[in-house]
Amino acid sequence: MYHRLLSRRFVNQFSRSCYQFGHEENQESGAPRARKYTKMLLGASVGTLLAYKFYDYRNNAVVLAESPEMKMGNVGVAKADLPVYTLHEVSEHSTKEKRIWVTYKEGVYDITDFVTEHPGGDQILLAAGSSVEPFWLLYAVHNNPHVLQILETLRIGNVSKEDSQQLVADMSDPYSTDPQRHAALKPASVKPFNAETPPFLLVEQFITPNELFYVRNHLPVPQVDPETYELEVEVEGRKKCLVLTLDEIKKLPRHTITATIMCAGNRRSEMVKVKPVKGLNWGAAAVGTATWTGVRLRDVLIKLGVDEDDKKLKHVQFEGLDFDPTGKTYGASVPLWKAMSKRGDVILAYEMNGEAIPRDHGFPIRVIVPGVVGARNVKWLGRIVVSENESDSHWQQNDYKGFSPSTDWDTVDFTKSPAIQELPVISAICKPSEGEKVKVEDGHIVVKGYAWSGGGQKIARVDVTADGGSTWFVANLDHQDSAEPPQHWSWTLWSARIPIPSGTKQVELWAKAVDSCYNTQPETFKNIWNLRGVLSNAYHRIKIKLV
Ligand code: HEM
Repeated sequence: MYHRLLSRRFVNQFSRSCYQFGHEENQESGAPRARKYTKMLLGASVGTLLAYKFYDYRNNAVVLAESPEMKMGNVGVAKADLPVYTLHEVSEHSTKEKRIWVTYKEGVYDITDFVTEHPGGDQILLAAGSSVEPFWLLYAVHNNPHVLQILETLRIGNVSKEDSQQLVADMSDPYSTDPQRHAALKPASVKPFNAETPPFLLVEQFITPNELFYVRNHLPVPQVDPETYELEVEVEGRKKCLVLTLDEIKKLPRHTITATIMCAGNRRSEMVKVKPVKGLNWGAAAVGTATWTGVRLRDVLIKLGVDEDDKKLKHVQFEGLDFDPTGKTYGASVPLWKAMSKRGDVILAYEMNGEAIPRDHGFPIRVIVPGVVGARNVKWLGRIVVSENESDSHWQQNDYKGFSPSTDWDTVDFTKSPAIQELPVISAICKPSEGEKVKVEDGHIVVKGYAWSGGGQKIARVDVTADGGSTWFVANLDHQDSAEPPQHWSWTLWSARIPIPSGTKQVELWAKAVDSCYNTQPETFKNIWNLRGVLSNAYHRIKIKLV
C-alpha cells in the first residue's frame, strides 16, 4: 500500500485539568478550562513518540503499489542493510556539489547522475532534497514499474523514522519544532513559515498535493498529541458545553467536500507595485484545492443545543492551539448562519486528500469554511464558542479587512470595515510565467490558469487577451466541479489557445474571470489598492517572450 511512516514527536500540550470529555457536560463555575492552552509548552520534555500513517491517495500511487513488479522490487521499502537518514539530512543534499537526494516512501535516492538523463528535463530538480511523491501525483507518467525500477537503482538509504530535527526542541526558538517542508514550496517568510506552490504546478491537476499546498502560518506550529487532543465547544455564558476527543469526532457522520482555500493576500506582490503595503509578498499561488473530510460543524452545534433562530447568537468563534509569546492563541470567527446552514458545508476536518491533515495544515482538526477567506479556516482547532460577538482576536478585528485606496496608516479605523469573509472573484495565469520564453506553435500559444470565486459561486467564463483587450478569447473550462452555486467551493482550471501574429517577439497576456453572479475582476490595482494589500483581484497580466 502507498504509505509512509513518519515519526513525529507529539508533546502532551495540555495541562489536563479540564473536566471529562466525550459528551455534554455541565461546566462548574470557576472550573479551570479553556485557558489550558496557554499552559502549553513548546518543546516540553515530556513527550510521546508516535509513528503515524499517511493514508492512501486514491489515485495513481495505489495502482503502482499493487503492481506485482513493484512488490518484487520492494521499491521504497526500508532495507535493513542501508544507512538511515533524517529528512533534514536529505534536505541538505539539493545541489550537484552536495549531491542531489530525494525520497520516495521510505527510500532515499541519489539522483545526481540521472538528472541529465531524465526524460522530463530539469523539472526533476524541484524534488531536490525532498520527496518525489507529490510530483508523481501530478505527473501520472511515473505510474509505471519501469520508472520505479530506474529509481531503485539509485537507492542509497532509508528515511529515518525519527526525524532528529523534531526531537531536539530549541527553547530559544519556538519554531524549532516546526515540521520539515517540501523543498519546492517557495517561502514568503520562514518564521513563521509561509510559502506558496510553484504556480505552474497548480494547473497540472485539479487537486493540489498536500506537500505542495501553500502554507499560511501566523505562529509556530503546535505539536498536538492525537491521543490526548480535546475540542471544546460552548455557547458563551452558558454552563453546558461539549468536549470531544478525536475518536469521538470521527464517530460522528462523515462529510466530504472539495474546496479551494485562498489567502486574502494572494497576488499581493502585484498590488504593491502601485504603492507599498504591509504584508507578505505573495505571488499568485497562495491558493490550493483539496478534498476535506470531517464532520459538519452544524451537527456538533445542534448536539450542543444551539438554536439557529436564537437572535442573540450571531457568530461562531474559533480558537487555534497555536499561540504567541504572551499566550494568545490564533483566532477568527464566521457568522452563525454560515455554520448552521445546511448548504454552508462548514466542517471540522480531520482528513486532507484522504490523509490525516498534515501538521502544517492543522493536525488533527482544522475548520474548513468553504467559500470563505483562508484566515477563518482556523487550524489546530482547540475551542469553538458560539457568541453574540465576533472573535476579539487581532486577526478578526485589526487585520484581514479592506479599505479605500486613500486610507493610510494615520487615518485607518479598523472598526469601520467588516472582516473579510467571502472572497471576490479572481483568476491568474499559471503557465507560462512572467518573462518566460514561449514557443509559438502553429501560430498559437497555450495559456493555463485557475479562476475561483468565494461564497460558493461558480466560474461562468474566463477571458484572455494578448492585445490589451482589443480581442478577448474565451478560455476552455477544463476542470470544473459539477456542484452548483451556492455550493460550488472549488476553483476552475482553464486553458486558452491564443493566436499570435507572425513576427511577434513579446506579448502581454491578461486574464479575467466572471462568476455565476456576473461579478468580474477590476481592470487595474490602482483603485482597489488598500494598505493591507488584501483582495488583490485585478486582471492578471504577465509579459512573455515568444520564440
Ligand atoms: C527522481 C526520480 C524520477 C525518475 C526516476 C523519473 C523518471 C522519469 C521517466 C522514466 C520518465 C519517462 C516516462 C515515460 O515516458 O514512460 C519521466 C517523465 C517525466 N518526468 Fe520524471 N522522474 C523522476 C522525477 C520527476 C520529478 C520530481 C518531476 C517533476 C517535478 C518529473 C517530471 C516528469 C515529467 C513532466 C515527465 C514527462 C515528460 C514528457 O512529457 O514526456 N519527474 N520521468
